Amino acid sequence: MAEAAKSPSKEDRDEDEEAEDEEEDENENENEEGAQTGEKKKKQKKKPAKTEGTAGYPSTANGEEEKEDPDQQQHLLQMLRKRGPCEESRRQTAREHLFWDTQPVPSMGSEYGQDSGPLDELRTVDDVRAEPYPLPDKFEWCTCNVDDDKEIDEIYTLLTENYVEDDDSMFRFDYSIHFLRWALKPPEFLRSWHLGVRVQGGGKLVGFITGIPAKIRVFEKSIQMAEINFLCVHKRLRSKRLAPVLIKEITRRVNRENVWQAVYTAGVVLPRPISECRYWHRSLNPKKLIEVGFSHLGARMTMARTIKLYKVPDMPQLPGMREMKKEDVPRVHGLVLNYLRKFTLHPEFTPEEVEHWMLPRPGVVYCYVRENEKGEVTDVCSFYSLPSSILGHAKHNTLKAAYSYWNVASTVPLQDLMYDALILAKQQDFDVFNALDIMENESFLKELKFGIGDGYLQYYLYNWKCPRIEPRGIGLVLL
Ligand SMILES: CCCCCCCCCCCCCC(=O)SCCNC(=O)CCNC(=O)[C@H](O)C(C)(C)COP(=O)(O)OP(=O)(O)OC[C@H]1O[C@@H](n2cnc3c(N)ncnc32)[C@H](O)[C@@H]1OP(=O)(O)O
Repeated sequence: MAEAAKSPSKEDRDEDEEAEDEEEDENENENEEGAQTGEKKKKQKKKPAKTEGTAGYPSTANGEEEKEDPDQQQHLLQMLRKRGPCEESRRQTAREHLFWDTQPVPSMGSEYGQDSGPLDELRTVDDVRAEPYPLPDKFEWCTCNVDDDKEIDEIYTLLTENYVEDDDSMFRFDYSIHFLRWALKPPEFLRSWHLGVRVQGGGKLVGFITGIPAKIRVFEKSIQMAEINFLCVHKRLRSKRLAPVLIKEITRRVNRENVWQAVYTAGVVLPRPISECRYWHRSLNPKKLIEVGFSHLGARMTMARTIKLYKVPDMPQLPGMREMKKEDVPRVHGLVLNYLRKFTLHPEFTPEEVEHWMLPRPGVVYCYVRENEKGEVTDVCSFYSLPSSILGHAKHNTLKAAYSYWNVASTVPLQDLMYDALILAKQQDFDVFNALDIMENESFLKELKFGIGDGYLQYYLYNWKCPRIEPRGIGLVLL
């Protein structure tokens, strides 16, 4: 089991409180102006980047530099490294892709057309090779059984030691065992899509990739797809072209089930994103974030003022907020299904999937509904827990991060609902609340004091061409 995220120690809390008291005495009349920040280190998601606005690389589809509100940004602590493309990969978008250039994905230089459809000619399951692709000598395929304690432990160890890190190797994702089981066993999951590579003879697990089934709607077409995730090759086996073999073998296994499209996200830029999204970070425990180098104290900011800036109330502010229960599933399903329809790319959940993905699981996924005076559920917010190991830090081992998930505000502004989500995440002792600029998130990010990260998250479709989608058209969160 993953080590539980380290919460602020008693000492932290005492210091925070003292600092705050001191702050209140000294700076009674100061407003948030003082939070202006000079430094801009941030944390990002898959494949983390160091700085934003890489010179010479357009950060939007039309080649314009993305504009940020400088006033707002100056008020916020800038967050370090969320997953997004590293500098190197962003510079290499025009390079040759020995593997990807052979795959049914649009090439980097090609125009985004207006039409949609598969890139590969139609095939049937009978056309799909029956035998696994060959692996280099000394390795063998395995289908992982995530219900087996020993096997899930091996997967956990592989990922915890080798999965996504930031560029400076300060943080590495630490998906918990409970999380991995949840992520990999939705309704209708297939064991054969939990694919591993071992050293021959049932030896050490050194490679991994997964698929789960999902019905995805993109530009008016509903398509049965695989969501691909957790691609990982052991550090000692990097750059040996094992990743393309893993991708080809998972493709074969998915095709064998008569599924021909996939959706996936990555920090790296590959041929070819359908959307480029950005991470934003809302500090909940700024003292710890600063201590571990996730964020930096803004210029002319004291720790006490920073703590005050990010303080949230102890209790939700909207009347009727409570944890989601099993009885809420039909209503929540209706709310989510109806809401997601407005986005160009979105999943089409069954009630069983809503139950799986949204019913609270401690340490994994948190979901709250708002019930009105008549006892009707009108709004829902959710977030999942994805901690990162803090590498080589003397005081802190784990950064507790909550990630915004499915949120539907039908009777209150989304901003008010998300303010409660922050409060509820703080109650659960999360250090930071992360959200992408997808769906309608732009309506609350700045107002709720999220700072923009330097991380980009690229969305991809396999074997499907379609027009480019703006982040606000993305209604899909992958874990
Ligand atoms: C219809 C069904 C279809 C199903 C499949 C749909 C496609 C699914 C696609 C997978 C979605 C995964 C979603 C997630 O899980 S994203 C998370 C990816 N994982 C990590 O970042 C963890 C840490 N890194 C590693 O474990 C390794 O560096 C990996 C395994 C990423 C690459 O290993 P390694 O560093 O040892 O490299 P190589 O020598 O074996 O291979 C080099 C080739 O691999 C291409 N590469 C590098 N990174 C990625 C990447 N993230 N997605 C796709 N391709 C990637 C690269 O451009 C090059 O190809 P080309 O540029 O020469 O052409």
